[in-house]
Amino acid sequence: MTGKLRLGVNIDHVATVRNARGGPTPDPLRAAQIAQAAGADGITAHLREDRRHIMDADIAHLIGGIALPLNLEMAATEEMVAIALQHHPHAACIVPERREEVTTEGGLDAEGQHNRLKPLIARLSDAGIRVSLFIEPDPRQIEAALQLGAPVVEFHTGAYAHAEGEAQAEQLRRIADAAALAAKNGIEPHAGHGLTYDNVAPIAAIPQLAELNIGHFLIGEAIFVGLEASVRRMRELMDAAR
Ligand SMILES: CC(=O)[C@@H](O)[C@H](O)COP(=O)(O)O
Ligand SMILES: NCC(=O)COP(=O)(O)O
Repeated sequence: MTGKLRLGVNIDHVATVRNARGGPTPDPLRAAQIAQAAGADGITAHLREDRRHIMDADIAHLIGGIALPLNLEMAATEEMVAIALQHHPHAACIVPERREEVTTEGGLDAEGQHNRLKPLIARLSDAGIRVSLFIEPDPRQIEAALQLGAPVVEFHTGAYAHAEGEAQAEQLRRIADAAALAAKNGIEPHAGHGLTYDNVAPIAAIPQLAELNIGHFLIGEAIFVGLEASVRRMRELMDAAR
């Protein structure tokens, strides 16, 4: 049976706007609280190494100020592991990071980085943090996640979101096949990146997916309709697709 699909609201780009002026507003915690009231099941925040949006103090504020689980997106570095172990978020999603990129351009090479990731994942898991790997919907990466003992994978949906027509249908099949393979192997599949009102339904209809993480579009749409309304609408579209 298809279960409820959780919505994790990524509030990074509230911090992008805040940081444009260097002051305290708009406050990502306030956004997280509104998302919670609007039906979000979790909050996602990406503490980038360059701190271009979420900053260190935001992590403590978010954990202390919301009842929802926090999914901390982070690069596989010593600095980030220390921060995760200090704050103890519900989940840590390991993402690839390149300083000069505009956004997270692709999935983590879990296969190629096995030896580096293995001890890092073990340390987070031993601390009771649920580790997720942000990967491409690729069977080799799922096998690597299995070997690494990651309980969760999040499929990067950017290629799907940016494609059209038959190319998009092909990307959708890749994600659906990957979700089925992950679930068959006991790994909980999530998905996210670049999802919007227009492209979310086919992804939300994939029965094995347990969670979608959506940010940039929701924060942008909030400029026009308010954050509560943008989150509620996304929630409705996801529920309708199930
Ligand atoms: C990993 C990921 O997909 C999200 O963190 C999202 O990309 C928002 O952060 P950026 O826009 O800084 O990549
Ligand atoms: N992991 C994906 C995420 O958190 C949100 O991505 P986006 O909707 O901001 O592209």
